[in-house]
Amino acid sequence: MDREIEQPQNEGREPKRVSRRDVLKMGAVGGIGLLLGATGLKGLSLLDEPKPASAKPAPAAGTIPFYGAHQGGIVTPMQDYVCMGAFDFTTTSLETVRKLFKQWTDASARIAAGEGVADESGNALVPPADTGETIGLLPVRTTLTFGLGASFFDDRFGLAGKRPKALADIPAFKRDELVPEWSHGDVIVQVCANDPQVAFHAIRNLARIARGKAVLRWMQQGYQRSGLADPKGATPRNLLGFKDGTNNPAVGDADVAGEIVWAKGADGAPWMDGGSYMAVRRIRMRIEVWDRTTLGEQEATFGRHRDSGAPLGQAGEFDKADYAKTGKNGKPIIPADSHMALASMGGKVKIHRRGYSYSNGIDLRTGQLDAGLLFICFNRDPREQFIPMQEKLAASDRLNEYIQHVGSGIYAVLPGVREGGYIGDTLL
Ligand SMILES: C=CC1=C(C)c2cc3[nH]c(cc4nc(cc5[nH]c(cc1n2)c(C)c5CCC(=O)O)C(CCC(=O)O)=C4C)c(C)c3C=C
Ligand SMILES: [Fe+2]
Repeated sequence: MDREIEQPQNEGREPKRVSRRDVLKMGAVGGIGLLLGATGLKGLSLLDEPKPASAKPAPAAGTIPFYGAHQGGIVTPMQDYVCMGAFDFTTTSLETVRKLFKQWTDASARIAAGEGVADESGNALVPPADTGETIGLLPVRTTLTFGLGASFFDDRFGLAGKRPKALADIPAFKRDELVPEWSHGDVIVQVCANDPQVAFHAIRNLARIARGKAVLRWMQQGYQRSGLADPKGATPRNLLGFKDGTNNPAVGDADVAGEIVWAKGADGAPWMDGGSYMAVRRIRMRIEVWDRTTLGEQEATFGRHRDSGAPLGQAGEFDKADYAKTGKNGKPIIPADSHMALASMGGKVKIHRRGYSYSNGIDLRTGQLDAGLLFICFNRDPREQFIPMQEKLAASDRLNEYIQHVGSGIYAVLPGVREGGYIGDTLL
């Protein structure tokens, strides 16, 4: 079952259930008085409810279970924030990698449940097990999604023969201006959550656990509008002002996800059964140029109306685009070089997009904003989906005048982890 379907959409805004573990945790940090003050006796009475010895504590509201057939954060309805971290191994021992993946699994399951990464010893003479910035915070639909880059399959770990063909080297696309420091990595971790501090905490603590075994190669935080600003959850807008994600495939439908997103063992790499492939592109926007561009040209660039999000020539956001329809001048109303016309690939090739806006302050060399789209997509086989699509866009997308691809990576996203198993156990 797809875990996101089980999840309420207003996590983080629901009243918190108080578990015995919460109370013990708060007591340990001297906050029990605060907790009682906030919840009153009603909160305490939860402790007195008789429970069968076998019963597990109910997950806190807004929890997306870490364990399952597929990893979370892929077909999961999007959270408001992302923190993406790519790691490189400093160890060359496969056994050490295995141990780290087991530690990361335990920590990730706890983070997804809204807990610290490990139990605290309470010993004031050693650093705390968890860095502490999420104490008292809800799980806010946190998902952690792990993937392996092509470099993981070089000669260090003896796994070259296991590299899936679908984990293809990304070709150099026309107009690429890639920066190596913002690209690739042995392992990628995508953390999504409805709170930016919760997402950051996860990457920070995974990096801390990895000390001496792996180091962060690059990290990027991203955001959409928050649930507070848009409680109805309309299609979010990108930093160019357009609704982005309208024509994403309906991956809540298992058949659609099976076709577009999930890798199959029979595709060539049995250990990838139930995994996926993630393409990540850091795409900087030439925001200052865009802001001096007319509304007509902006809309022709995407092939959609800005305010409604409707395809040009239509009224509603979800109306079908008519690429054959011509205007008075005899030309297609949706320009053939518009982003949407090209990316639609004649309806034959589809990907599942899950990107976030980013802004990193200003470029000190030019004084311009360093902002754009952390483009993220999932597909079953990038050789048939993402790569041909990006080739087409790179060649003639009208949007290219306003963007610059500066970071890139493609990753084999591992299948979900069974309880008792660990990340990557189908391969390692
Ligand atoms: C290689 C794939 C794609 C890249 C890279 C990409 C970059 C990019 N996209 C936008 C904004 C929009 N994209 C929209 C639609 C759209 N984009 C892609 C693929 C890539 N985009 C696809 C497959 C589609 C859907 C096409 C279709 O079949 O209709 C839209 C329109 C609304 C929507 O459906 O989401 C916008 C807006 C930006 C700003 C960007 C790089 C910075
Ligand atoms: Fe797009």
